[in-house]
Amino acid sequence: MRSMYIQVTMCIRAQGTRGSRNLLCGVAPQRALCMTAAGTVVDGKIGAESTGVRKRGVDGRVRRFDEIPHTGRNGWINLVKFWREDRFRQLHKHMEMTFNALGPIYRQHLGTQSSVNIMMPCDISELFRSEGLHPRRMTLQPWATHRETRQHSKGVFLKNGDEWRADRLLLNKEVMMSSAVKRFLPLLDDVARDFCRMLRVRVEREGRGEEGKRSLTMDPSPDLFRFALEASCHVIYGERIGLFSSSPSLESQKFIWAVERMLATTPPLLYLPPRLLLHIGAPLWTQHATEWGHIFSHAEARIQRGYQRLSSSQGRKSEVGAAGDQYTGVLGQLMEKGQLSLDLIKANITGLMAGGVDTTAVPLEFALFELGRNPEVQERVRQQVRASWAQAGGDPQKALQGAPLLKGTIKEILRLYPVGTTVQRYPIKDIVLQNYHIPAGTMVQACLYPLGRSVEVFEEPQRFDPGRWAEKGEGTGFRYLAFGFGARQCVGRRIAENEMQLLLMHILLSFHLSVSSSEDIKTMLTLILQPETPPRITFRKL
Ligand code: HEM
Repeated sequence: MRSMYIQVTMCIRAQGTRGSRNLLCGVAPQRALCMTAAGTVVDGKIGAESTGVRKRGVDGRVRRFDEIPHTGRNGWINLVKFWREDRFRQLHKHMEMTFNALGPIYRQHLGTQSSVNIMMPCDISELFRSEGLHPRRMTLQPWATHRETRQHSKGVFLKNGDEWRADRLLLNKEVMMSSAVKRFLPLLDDVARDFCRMLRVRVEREGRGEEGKRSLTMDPSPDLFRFALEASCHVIYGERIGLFSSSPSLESQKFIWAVERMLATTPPLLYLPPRLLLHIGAPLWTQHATEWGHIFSHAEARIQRGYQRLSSSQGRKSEVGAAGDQYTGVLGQLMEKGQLSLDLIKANITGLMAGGVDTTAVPLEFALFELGRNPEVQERVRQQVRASWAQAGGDPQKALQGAPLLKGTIKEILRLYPVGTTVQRYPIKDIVLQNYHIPAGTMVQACLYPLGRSVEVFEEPQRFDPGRWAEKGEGTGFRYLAFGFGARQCVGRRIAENEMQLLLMHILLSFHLSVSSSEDIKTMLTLILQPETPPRITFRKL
């Protein structure tokens, strides 16, 4: 038999350098890990080889793919176990535990999905080195029954190589390049200031304490979701949609719910084969496709409006001559330049809208919580922000440049709570990782949650320390992968980073933050990592 089962309980310690092991909080412990027998299990303990301590085989050869430790060869049995024990919601913790047991590389089979999971100190540069790396997006499968969804898949997710790259470079000009950031940053700043204005009014009206110094304890998450949608719409469509008004539109709230449910219904779709899904998972698939339907209609309506605006402004320009060059948002820019087809514009805009709300709202929840439970860190960041703001003379870009601790705060939040917990690649050629041979086409995923919390990668990883990135130089190598890497990295990265920093900047200038309990937040994974219960934050006016 090539493999054997061992009992792993929470008290087992992996030998070798990986001393500390996190116990699973709130998760059913994994009862059995199955590993290849090649010298990996000694007297029921996990040996040095399986912990990945020994990087080369005894004879110095590159080791075979099937020598990589794994968690059970039968993907279907694993899937059933995961399902029964509701482990999907704790997959991030499960990965952390498995790395602690098996070392920095292991294979995982779950239903139809097989992957090689890696984390540092594994050398992962090889995985990201080649431009030709071929990622396949997992949602929005080509077998989708929904027409728009199929269109979207073809337009963005299934394209690869030069064709994909040419489109992406055009999109990058509008969302990633510094000239684009300069154009959209004031729009994000507008929304962040309005958010704080709204919050100040609310604290004054509903809060406790003497006038001018009132404080209010609340769950800020619904407001953060509205903030993220308002900010996305302003940058992408060049439109404010009034979500901070006393009666925000129901249509926008429906969009927020649709994205939330689309994300929540995605994970099962990743592990079941299409045929099975169409039978036993039909309601799930129908719901998933329906949510995409809402997302598409929301985008469609705005894209139509964008076209009307563009044609009327072009009409006006030709009547009056060159009119003012008002920034019309990413959509307006793409339409005006006309280099992407209408289908591609729609697909990309919808992708930006779907990817841009929860991904920023949730890290902001964690950020307010961590700043609240670390008052000294909060004060240090605030001092820097105040000084920078005073120097910047109202220019938001200068203000951010002068406050690197804000950027450090975002990095620190995404280290501890990576909203996307893995970054996947399918190498297009054979590669070697941790001295194991990885055939082309294998799904390899860098697992960010265990990476961010590893004592081998970060000094005192449990400590929230925004200064570690710039001041202590911990930002080198592949330690910061929250937005992915290379040509396929997150296309909304610059929007997200600036949006979150600006909001935190204005909040820190206006409020002192605190939390009633400094206990760790319990987290769960839907498609994104989020708090099990949103934290309550006390905002005290400064
Ligand atoms: C903290 C916020 C965010 C994080 C941590 C994040 C993370 C990621 C990651 C890890 C990827 C995959 C990258 C790779 O494979 O190398 C990704 C892709 C993507 N993200 Fe984000 N994201 C965030 C915010 C946003 C925002 C605000 C938008 C839209 C405005 C967005 C839109 C997208 C899109 C469209 C893709 C697919 C890109 C492609 O495959 O070409 N994301 N994101």
